[in-house]
Amino acid sequence: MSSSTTSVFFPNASDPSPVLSLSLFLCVVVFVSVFAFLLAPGGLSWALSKPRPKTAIPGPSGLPFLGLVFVFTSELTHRTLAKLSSSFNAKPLMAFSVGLTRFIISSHPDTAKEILNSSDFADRPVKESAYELLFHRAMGFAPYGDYWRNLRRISATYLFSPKRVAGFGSFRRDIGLKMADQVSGSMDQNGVVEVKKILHFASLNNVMMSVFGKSYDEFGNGGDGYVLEKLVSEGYVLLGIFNWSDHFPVVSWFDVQGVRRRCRDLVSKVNVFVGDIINEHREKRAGGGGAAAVHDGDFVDVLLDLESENKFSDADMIAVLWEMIFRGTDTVAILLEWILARMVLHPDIQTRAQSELESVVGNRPVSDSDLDNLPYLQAIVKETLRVHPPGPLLSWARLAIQDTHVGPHVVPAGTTAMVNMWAITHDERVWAEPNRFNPDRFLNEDVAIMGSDLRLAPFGAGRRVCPGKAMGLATVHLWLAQLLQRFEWVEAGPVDLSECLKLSLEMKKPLVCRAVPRA
Ligand code: HEM
Repeated sequence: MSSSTTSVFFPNASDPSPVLSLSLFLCVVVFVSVFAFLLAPGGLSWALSKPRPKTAIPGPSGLPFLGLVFVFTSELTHRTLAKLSSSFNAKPLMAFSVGLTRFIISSHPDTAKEILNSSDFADRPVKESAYELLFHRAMGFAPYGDYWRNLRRISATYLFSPKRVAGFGSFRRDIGLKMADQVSGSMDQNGVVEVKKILHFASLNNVMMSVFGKSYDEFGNGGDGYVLEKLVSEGYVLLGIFNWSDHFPVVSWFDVQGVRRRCRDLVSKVNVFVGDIINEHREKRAGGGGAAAVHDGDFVDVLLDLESENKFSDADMIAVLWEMIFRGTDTVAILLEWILARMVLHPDIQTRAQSELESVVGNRPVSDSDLDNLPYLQAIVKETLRVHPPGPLLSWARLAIQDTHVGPHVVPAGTTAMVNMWAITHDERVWAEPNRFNPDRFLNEDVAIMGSDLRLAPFGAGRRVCPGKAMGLATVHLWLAQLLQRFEWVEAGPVDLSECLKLSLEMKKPLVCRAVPRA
């Protein structure tokens, strides 16, 4: 320490130089206050927030200015956040910052319910990529208001109603049969099967049929199905990327990661692809004598029927249709891959599900009407949703529309709110032996998974709960039943359950196994 500094702290020391001493003293004070500010619970964005919560929400300050950036650039964000919530004794609510973005996260069913069911959190933060991909005009990112409400109402009536979901049953079954043939083909050719690609193509085709009334036989190089697959994959990458521009305004001027450029490039291709499909529908309707009856057409027909009444522009329709493909494809495929991995790892559970199928369905091909009578198969799906939720952080967060409260804490408008569903489904105070894969737990207790019981809400809850949940579950149940009826799933090497969180929680090493035809 310099003698002048010493003089401030020890006034009797020799060489008192008052101006220098005072300046040094002020420097120390400023330095300490800046650090105290940066190290405030929750970090920089909470230190700057207005209104400042009277009792601070506990949470890590993270790195100065950066906050928890590196948690979000990792593959296991959900696990790191779960550990932090636990170590800060902040399971009900934890605060943190990423750059200038203020976050809260709940890892507890009670506060999760409060957040998801509150109209104060019915908005979503729109990432730059979502905005550039025009998703703010689609349901998932549309601001809470009349436009969004209208889309929810239309899709609930014409796409996701029980009648519509049941209406697509025979098509789902045909795709399931085709998928099983592809599994056989891969076994004949390679002696093993990598299920991810097959499941993804099937799922894409399924959504394409329900939404666009179009299906593809071939996903080989060059065809329309192949082009679509490429567009969807690029969209997943762009929406899943951690984009520094979302949290650091200065960085956003430069588009350092090229996200904006890639989004614009993708949007122009999507406009042509989806625009062509809309035009085909328009031409068919013009040739076929007017509008299709909304009850019989696909979802494009529905939107065209309601176009003028609801003032949808072509860009709106493209955004809405494109989002459906997006949301509906990967979640279903990823969930089925995790389920098959579990079947390979737990042959006893697999055999029990196959016995249930034999006793309920016998030798005829399984169909939708059998599913209600297969409780064990449904318990397997629930248990996989618990252990490997496709959206461990519920995929897309919520945004506080106005200053509000969660429990005793004030949460300022503009705060991004997340629910760590993975932390809840792996909490031993909520679930007995949470790390054990045990479908029986759902035979002993009937836990609702559609959003009313926040111990297991893989589809979210409240106003913005997943509208496609019934369609997604119907598909997963039927295809699992078909795949278990036709094959025994066995190891072709160790099954690696490592996770990788992109837009959804994927298997880091895609499942490669053997599918042996059953007698
Ligand atoms: C296993 C399958 C699925 C899972 C696990 C899943 C999960 C989710 C989750 C966690 C949310 C956020 C909910 C919230 O904020 O509370 C969501 C929203 C959404 N999902 Fe799904 N989903 C699945 C299937 C589907 C399907 C098949 C479609 C459509 C074809 C779909 C369309 C949507 C849409 C449009 C939203 C945004 C809703 C809004 O903001 O109003 N999902 N989904």
